Amino acid sequence: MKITETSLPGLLVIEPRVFEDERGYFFETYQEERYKEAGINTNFIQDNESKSVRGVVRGLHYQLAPWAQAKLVRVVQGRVFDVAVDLRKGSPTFGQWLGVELSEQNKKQMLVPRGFAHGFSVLSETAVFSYKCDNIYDREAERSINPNDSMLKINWNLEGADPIISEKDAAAPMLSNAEMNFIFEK
Ligand SMILES: Cc1cn([C@H]2C[C@H](O)[C@@H](COP(=O)(O)OP(=O)(O)O[C@H]3O[C@H](C)C(=O)[C@H](O)[C@H]3O)O2)c(=O)[nH]c1=O
Repeated sequence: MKITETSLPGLLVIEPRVFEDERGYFFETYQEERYKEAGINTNFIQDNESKSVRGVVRGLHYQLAPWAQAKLVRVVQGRVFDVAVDLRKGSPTFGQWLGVELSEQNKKQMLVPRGFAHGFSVLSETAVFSYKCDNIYDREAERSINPNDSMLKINWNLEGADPIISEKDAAAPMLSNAEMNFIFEK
């Protein structure tokens, strides 16, 4: 397993060890002891899965404390451009975002710490997205940032596809206008 730190402290890219043979492939998508040995001491308690069609942009979402979630995200089928935004108060990279292509082919995972907003765009005909969370979903604590935020200027790499965004996300505030009380302690 290879772990790569990114320019946003705590945001990691993980490349699991994949076993391939004439039948196909096998890999452990998560293994508590190995991930803890690598410094990922997150206690995941919920697994999620979503399927989306080309052009879909889900997010940017986060949950207010004490319901903030760390996520271990990956793609089971297809290709996505996965984006995390640092919202941690006092972080040297506060307000910065980073995107990584996660796919069925590269089998890369991203560890998104608490205090980040998260979202992704779908680059393939369909994409099945699977992720672990270390806190439950709390509808009242959930907040969104507009995926077209004028300050973040995220390029979702839609490769010409028309964006498909939920009503909730299309109506989400821009980061500059969002409730500043979502600022997380680092
Ligand atoms: C996230 C979540 C949602 N729901 C229900 C709430 C809605 O009735 C329905 C669809 O929810 P939503 O449109 O918020 O789904 P996404 O747009 O995929 O949300 C996710 O998008 C980005 C990529 C994220 O990182 C978050 O994990 C998550 O917010 O599932 C649940 O019952 N449990 C959950 O944990």
